Amino acid sequence: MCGVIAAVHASPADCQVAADIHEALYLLQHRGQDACGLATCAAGGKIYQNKGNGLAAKVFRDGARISDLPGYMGIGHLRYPTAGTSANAEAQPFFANYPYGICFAHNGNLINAPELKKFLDDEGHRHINTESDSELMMNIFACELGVTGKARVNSDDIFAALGRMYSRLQGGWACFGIIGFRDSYGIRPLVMGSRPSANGEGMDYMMASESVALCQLGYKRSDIHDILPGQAVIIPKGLPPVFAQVQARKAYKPDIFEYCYFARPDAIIDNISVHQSRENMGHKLGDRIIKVLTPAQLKEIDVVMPIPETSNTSAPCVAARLKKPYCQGFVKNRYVFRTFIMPGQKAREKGVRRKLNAMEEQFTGKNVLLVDDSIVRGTTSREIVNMAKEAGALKVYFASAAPRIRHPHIYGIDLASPSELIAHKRDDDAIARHIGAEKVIFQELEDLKEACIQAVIKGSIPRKNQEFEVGVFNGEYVTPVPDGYFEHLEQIRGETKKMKVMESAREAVANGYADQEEIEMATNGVEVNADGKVVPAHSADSGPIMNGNGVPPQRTGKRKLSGDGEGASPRNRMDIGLHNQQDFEYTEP
Ligand SMILES: O=P(O)(O)OC[C@H]1O[C@H](OP(=O)(O)OP(=O)(O)O)[C@H](O)[C@@H]1O
Ligand SMILES: NC(=O)CC[C@H](N)C(=O)O
Ligand SMILES: [Mg+2]
Repeated sequence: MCGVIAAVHASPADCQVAADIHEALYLLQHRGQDACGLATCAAGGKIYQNKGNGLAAKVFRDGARISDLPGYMGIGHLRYPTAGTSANAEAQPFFANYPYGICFAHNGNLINAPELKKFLDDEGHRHINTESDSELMMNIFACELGVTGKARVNSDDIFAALGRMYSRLQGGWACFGIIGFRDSYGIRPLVMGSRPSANGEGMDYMMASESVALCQLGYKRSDIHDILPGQAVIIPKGLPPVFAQVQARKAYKPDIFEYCYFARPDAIIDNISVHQSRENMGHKLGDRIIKVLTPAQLKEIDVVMPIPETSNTSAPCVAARLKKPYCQGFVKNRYVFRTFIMPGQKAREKGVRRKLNAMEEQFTGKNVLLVDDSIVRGTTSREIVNMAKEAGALKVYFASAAPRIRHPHIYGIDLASPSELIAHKRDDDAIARHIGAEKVIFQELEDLKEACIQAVIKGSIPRKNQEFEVGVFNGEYVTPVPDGYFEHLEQIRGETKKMKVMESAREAVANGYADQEEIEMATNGVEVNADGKVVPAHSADSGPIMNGNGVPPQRTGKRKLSGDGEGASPRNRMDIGLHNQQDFEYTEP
């Protein structure tokens, strides 16, 4: 799940748009930690861009590079990859020179990438430089825009090109440039707002994945609206936005996982308050716990605790429903970010310990009920149950405000492959054993939906028969899924996983905190063993592996990173962490 941002200031003489987008990158950082980027366009059509791997603070060196990005309109992106690799070259925005010059940022995932690639090769004759689905999407749009053959296109041409593009794509998306558009099922979120410009000469406009980015920049809540499914908007220079329905709405089913985990609690998505939905999830989970546990088990729970940070909203409501004391037994290190979206299992495991610390006095001699927003791979829950016991807890019950996640996410959140999901082919008792808890209790899907429906903000009319995209929970997806897609997904995510693990091992080596296993991984590469675990390449039984780039890994005892030598391809060099930030300037011909 990525974060996208776009802004257009009223006056082309305004050179400050990068400052707003930069600010918004920090506000949406939780949506993607792998890479980020910002592209601006100044009067005269000159495009400026800076992007690279890492958090916004790293890529923009705490804002130092913002002055290099003049312009009155621009787009920003925070990446959490769902397709391709985490290579620097796949950081967004992307840029296509032909036709007209297009900068492109995408939140979502396309599920018919091979078909699109074939079309671009056979008919579009376009070179695709990366494995990113977003690059494919931009080129499809560029092809459809090129069909007009005009020197300059108008809004109708753009909307028509988008309409043709929609009929080629399958998946979820929300993008802009400064065109914003959203998939025809409304899976991925996108809002737009307006505010009077600083010099009072007109209106500024902004779009983003979450309303919080706009609210913090002086856009009023009442002036922020959702882009609707299948709707597109163009913000022309100095003029009010023009809207069009580029493809008929097929459904209005926002991704329910935004409410469970992904979005910030202060976001409002499709008129539903994320904060309120999480409180409701807590109440309903409390009711469920009362049904599932025996009176004796309920009685022995001494205290309810959240697993910071996302469950901080729902856990107190569970405690209230159970009429039990509530306490924050884990202290969160504010300098460690979301661990779930870290690349590599090892980094995630370390991340949990680094991020959360159990306060012994809150656990010693107690039976605790831990509440998390969701259990995906079980990395957090397993570590946390261990930590609670190490801190002196007698019994640990574990409750999840989201239902069991048994299926892959295919619209823009790379949750995990099915085999990695803890609830895949395991019942609740097996899950409890796996994480070391007395018992595990999950929210039911119908209750989760109700929790979101009941969180419609005051003053807005609840949509009749509100539905959601819930494929991760029940395997029923809102779009048709091409045959063989899941097998393809398993294969590409396996490859991506290997590359991500190597990258994080290399990062650990570069930063001097690698352990022996990471040094092995960085040196020799990784492979997946018979249990589906990513391990150092030489430790599994199988024969030599390619390191993901078609190059056999180094097997000498020397600590030499693969690709770091003579004859290494540029791609190899990129993968070993020699990531230059990409800057370029483009002038309208
Ligand atoms: O079962 P798992 O694979 O461990 O995934 C689930 C966990 O990951 C997320 O936490 P994360 O640390 O990413 O973010 P948070 O600080 O917002 O809770 C989520 O809130 C769960 O705690
Ligand atoms: N999470 C997202 O929205 C990712 C966008 C795009 N599919 C990528 O992998 O870069
Ligand atoms: Mg968490």
